[in-house]
Order: sequence, then structure tokens, then C-alpha cells
Amino acid sequence: MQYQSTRGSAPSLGFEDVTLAGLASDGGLYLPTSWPSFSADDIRALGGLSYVETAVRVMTPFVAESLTEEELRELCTTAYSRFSHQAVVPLVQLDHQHWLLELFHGPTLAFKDVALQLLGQLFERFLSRRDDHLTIVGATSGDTGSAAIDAVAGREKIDIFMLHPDGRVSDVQRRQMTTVRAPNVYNIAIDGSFDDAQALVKRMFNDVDFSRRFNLSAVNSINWARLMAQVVYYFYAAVRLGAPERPVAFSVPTGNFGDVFAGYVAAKMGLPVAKLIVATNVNDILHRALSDGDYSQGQVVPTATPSMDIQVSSNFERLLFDAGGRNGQALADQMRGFEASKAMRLTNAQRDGAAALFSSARIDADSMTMAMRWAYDGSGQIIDPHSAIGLAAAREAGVDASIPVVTLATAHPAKFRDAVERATGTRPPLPARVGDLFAREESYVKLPGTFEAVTAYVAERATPRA
Ligand SMILES: Cc1ncc(COP(=O)(O)O)c(C=O)c1O
Ligand SMILES: N[C@@H](CCOP(=O)(O)O)C(=O)O
Repeated sequence: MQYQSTRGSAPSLGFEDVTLAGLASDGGLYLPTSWPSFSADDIRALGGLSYVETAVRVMTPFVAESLTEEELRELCTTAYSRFSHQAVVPLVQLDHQHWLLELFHGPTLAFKDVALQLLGQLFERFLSRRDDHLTIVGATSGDTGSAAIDAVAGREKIDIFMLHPDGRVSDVQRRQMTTVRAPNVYNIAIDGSFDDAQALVKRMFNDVDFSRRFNLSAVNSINWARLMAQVVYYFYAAVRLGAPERPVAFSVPTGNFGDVFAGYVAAKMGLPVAKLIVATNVNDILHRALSDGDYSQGQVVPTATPSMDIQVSSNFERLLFDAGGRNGQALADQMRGFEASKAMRLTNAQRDGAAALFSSARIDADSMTMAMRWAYDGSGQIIDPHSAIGLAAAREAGVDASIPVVTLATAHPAKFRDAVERATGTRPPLPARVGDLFAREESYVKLPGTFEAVTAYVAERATPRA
């Protein structure tokens, strides 16, 4: 399997190189040159398999030239051994049509662990094959940061620099990052929004000298391996609800468009996905883009769902590329236009390509609260505000009653205790694995959100290439 950049001018690479590179050298994002295809029989054969075995079957076509099936199995077994639920990602029924897919049973209590625990293993395996050192630079609105740090803390051949928007992540999220004491972990709170942090990270990659000197790599969902690992749970859930005989719809609380793009990949591979519902909070660039073709960046409004307070969605570029006919040169021009003016219109081909599978909804604070109450009053489920955005959109979407609708539950409610308590009157306790979080000492620096300040900080601490 070879991978190509969405912007058409970076070299095609194999899986190992794509994983270590993160972002393509032309500023684009890597995608497989074609989608692997699963027949109805292949999908049926996933019935009854464990999560690890499902992961091996679903990911093998993507990694085949870089890992043997046995190696992949070994890495998945290690990655998912730290999840506290035997099913890894259990399905919970809410009513006759609605289900939650709980993705938050990993070490840092968010769906990011599903991909990042594996990515940590992949980095380690690939670096063991070469005499090299990686400098990871990442941006987080809360959850990627802690999951990535957990996955790479203490690894000898990796340094990680994680940027978060100062004051705009929950206390639990911040402490999960800043209380990890390992010599290779650097937390940076920047003055600005998540979009500012993400733009700084992309600029570091696009600075060819800087990027080569420190051998930069990515843990954000710009890294293809992140998305690949997330494709697995769409198969796992759909098969349990009747696929391939019965189609299944998914509602996904969305920010950077990574999680829901993994659902698109699953559909491209042959999984019968009836609908992908893109649920945004009031930071609704994706809802505007999908409903009206208007992808224009507004001011980020801080909300009770900070992990989705995003107005530039990295992975939307992957959809525009694939659904719009895979014209890298045209997309490079379109993205350059967006970077200059902060606005663009989707082409008709992009809109039509997306409309076949996606619908979208913008969920405000009241609807989010009502969804939390509905889940709590109806079935005793305490859900986090991000999952509630997904559930509210799922219930509004008008999906045919014969089709199960799975809302991805992306974070443990304890990560957002204040918002949960406000909505339900119940304060979720911190799970034992993070029980002493508020007793641990924090360590992070605050920097202005400028390229100069951040690169100077990284350059002083990162290991340059020999
Ligand atoms: C809890 C939670 N829900 C939803 C999202 C949005 O996911 P994505 O950025 O993949 O769209 C995030 C952050 O990515 C998150 O941390
Ligand atoms: N909500 C995210 C933002 C970064 O998203 P990613 O999936 O691209 O890493 C977060 O939790 O940090």
C-alpha cells in the first residue's frame, strides 16, 4: 500500500515512512492511493472476534509492507492491554434505536487512546529499525495531549512538545498532561486558541530546515496512522449491530474531523454505513461547510466542550481531496486560498461527494444539556458534554427507525465534571487510575503564541539530527 499527499507534490511513501513523517512535505495530508475493499463475507467473518483480532483484520491491508500480521497483532495486543474494559470499546444501548460506543476506557479516558496507544507502539517499532530520533510537536484542545504524552512518555528516541491553549482546557485535561514527569515531555501553554496552536505546529512542519533538523513527527490526526486505528471501531460496532446485513448510522462529535473521517474510510472499505452525522458545537465551520458549502473560519467561542472548540478542521482536507476527485494540484490551490483569506467555498463535486454520506448539525448549550439529561433520566447513563453533542445530533437526525444509530462517546464524564454536574446534578468521581491527579505537581511553561517563541523553546531542548 502506497500513500499520496492531498496536495499532489510530495513523494508517495509506504506506511512506515508515512507514520514517521506525520505531515507530507508539500503541506498536505497522506491518504492511501486506493481504499482496501472488504466484501460482505469479510465483514461477516469479523463477527465474534475480539477487538484486537478485529483490529488486525481491518488494519492489515494498510500496513502489510511494513509489518507482518504477527507483528501487528503483537503491537495491538500491547496497545489495548491497558484498556480497563474487556471489550476495549463497549456498546451501550440507550433505547430501541440509540447506542453509545464508549471509547474512553483507555489510560487517559478519551477516544484518543485507541489510536495513540497503538501509535506509541508503532513509533517504537519503526525507530528500533533505524538509528534515528523523533521530535513530536503537537497541538491539543485537551485530549490528544494527554493521550499522546501517555503513549510516548519515557521513550528514549522521542521528545514530545505539546501545545495547548492556555486556560481553555478543563482542569482534569490540563493536569493529565502537566503532571506527567518524564525527561522527554514538554508542555507548553500558549496564549491563543487551539487553532493558533495547530497553525504553529503546521508552520513548524512547513519550515523545511527546522523540520529536517529535528526530524519532526506528528501525533495529531494529521498523522494517517491515527485515523487508521480509529477505522477499526466502526467495523467492531457495526458488526455487533448486524452488519453486513444491516446498515448502521454513526453520530460523531466533531472538531478536527479525524474521528468522523475514519468512519468515511470504513464506508469506503465496504462497511454498510447509512449515515455519518457530523455534530459540532457553536464553533460550526463544519456544519456550515457540509450544509451550505461555506468553509469560512469564524472566531473560536469557548464552550463546555473545549475539545471541539475548533474552527479549522485539519482532516476536512482529506475529505475534500477524496470526495472531490483526488486532484492534488487543484486542492493545493484551494487550500492556499483558504490559508490566505480564511474562507473558501466547496466545489460542487466536493459537496456532492460529501452529501452522499454526511449530514451535520450544530448543537447549542441547551440541546447539549438536554441530551445529557435524556441519557441520565432515561437509562442512568452519565455522559460527557462532547458525547452529548453527538447524541443530540443523533436524535435530531431523523434516521429511519429500522437503522441503529451509534453515538461515539468520546470522553469519560469525569474529565468534564463541572459541566456534567451542572446538567445532571451528579458529579462523576475520578476513576481510580487518575484518582490522585489533583495531588500531583504540575510542570509547564507559558509562551506567547508566536512562531519565534515556540521554535526557540523547542530548538533549545530537542535533539537535533546527527
Ligand atoms: C472528547 C472529544 N470529542 C470530540 C473530539 C473531536 O474529534 P475530532 O477532532 O477527531 O473531530 C475531540 C478532539 O479531537 C475530543 O477530545
Ligand atoms: N480535540 C483535539 C484537537 C486535536 O485533534 P487531533 O485529533 O487532530 O489530535 C484534542 O483533544 O486535542
